[in-house]
Amino acid sequence: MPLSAMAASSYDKELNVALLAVQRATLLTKSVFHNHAKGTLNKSDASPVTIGDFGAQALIIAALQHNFPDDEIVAEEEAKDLRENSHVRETVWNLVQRAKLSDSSAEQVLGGEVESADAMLDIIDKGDSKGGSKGRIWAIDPIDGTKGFLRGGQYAVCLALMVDGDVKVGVLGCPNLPVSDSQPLVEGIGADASDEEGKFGVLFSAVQGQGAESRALSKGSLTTSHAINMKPIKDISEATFCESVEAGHSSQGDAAAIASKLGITTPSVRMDSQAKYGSIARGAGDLYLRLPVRADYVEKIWDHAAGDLIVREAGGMVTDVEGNRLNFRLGRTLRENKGVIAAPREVHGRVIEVVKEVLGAKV
Ligand SMILES: Nc1ncnc2c1ncn2[C@@H]1O[C@H](COP(=O)(O)O)[C@@H](O)[C@H]1OP(=O)(O)O
Ligand SMILES: [Mg+2]
Ligand SMILES: [Mg+2]
Ligand SMILES: [Mg+2]
Repeated sequence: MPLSAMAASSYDKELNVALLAVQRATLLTKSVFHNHAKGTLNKSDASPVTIGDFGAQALIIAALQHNFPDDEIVAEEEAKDLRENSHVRETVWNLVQRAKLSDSSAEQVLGGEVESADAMLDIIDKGDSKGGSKGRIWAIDPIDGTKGFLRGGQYAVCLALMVDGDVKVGVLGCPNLPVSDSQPLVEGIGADASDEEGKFGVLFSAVQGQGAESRALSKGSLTTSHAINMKPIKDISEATFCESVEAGHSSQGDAAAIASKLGITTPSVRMDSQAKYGSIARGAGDLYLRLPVRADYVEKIWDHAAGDLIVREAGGMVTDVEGNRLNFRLGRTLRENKGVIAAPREVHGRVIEVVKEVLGAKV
């Protein structure tokens, strides 16, 4: 490959912008958690959305538009509720104006300020791409695990770049996870993520073919990163697995039956959001089981794109419950996939066998 083509395919700029954009958005979500009524509204599917979700989405899209104006964006939220509710709109607008990285060169990378509250609404609505299998498309979940965010549990600010339907860059900001990869899995705020000395959780990232990394989140420029890898498993019965806190998002009964058939005796660690993908990618846990509760639920691309790449680049395999790779080419949803099974490559096949036995026995 000619040198110029290699440079063009390394995604250095995309990764740098994505990391800084996610870091700035996590700062906004932290300030909402500490200083505000959350401004929680209920969406049409009865799931919650807060001023933090809207503000984080506005900040991330503003940064992407400044740097990559021709790229499409698939984002979870829309501005309709803000257009109809001036009080919530003004609160989000204040947050967006105040959210700044302390390092001016980092801020400069992310681009100019959002001009007005109206411009902010239009920016939020730029996340309405239909997605698909052609071209450059970013997927944003401004707060994944909103219920965890509201409870003071885990949540993640999620951003991924897909090119022709393939995930090339993935970033997860997890403000409540421990900074250190070797801390045990936690459901609540990590002991070393308490915001003292400016430490507040971790940024995971991956670029296709270049491995996965983690680094401490900061309020200014990026901290130094290091490579992460899934933990090698000698005996699957010694694995730890994580699953959703919300029983409505993943069948905890099926997970317990699968774990028992695999000989796993350690209870599951329940945590919200794509923090589960980051946690197994750094070797703090081994398996992530997401087992369908309702036949009619269709997973969204923004809930999985970044985590899928980060786990695969750390040595894992991510599929649905049938063992098929997640298909990000079909639009805003993963309509061909049911559930998610993420595991180290060497044991993934065995886990899928047992998943099929347990789920097959139910029908
Ligand atoms: N019935 C469901 N099954 C699986 N996932 C769901 C379901 N309802 C909502 N979700 C999504 O699960 C994600 C959080 O999952 P976790 O349990 O891993 O924290 C959220 O993005 C949420 O979507 P939404 O943003 O629409 O609420
Ligand atoms: Mg989500
Ligand atoms: Mg969300
Ligand atoms: Mg949501």
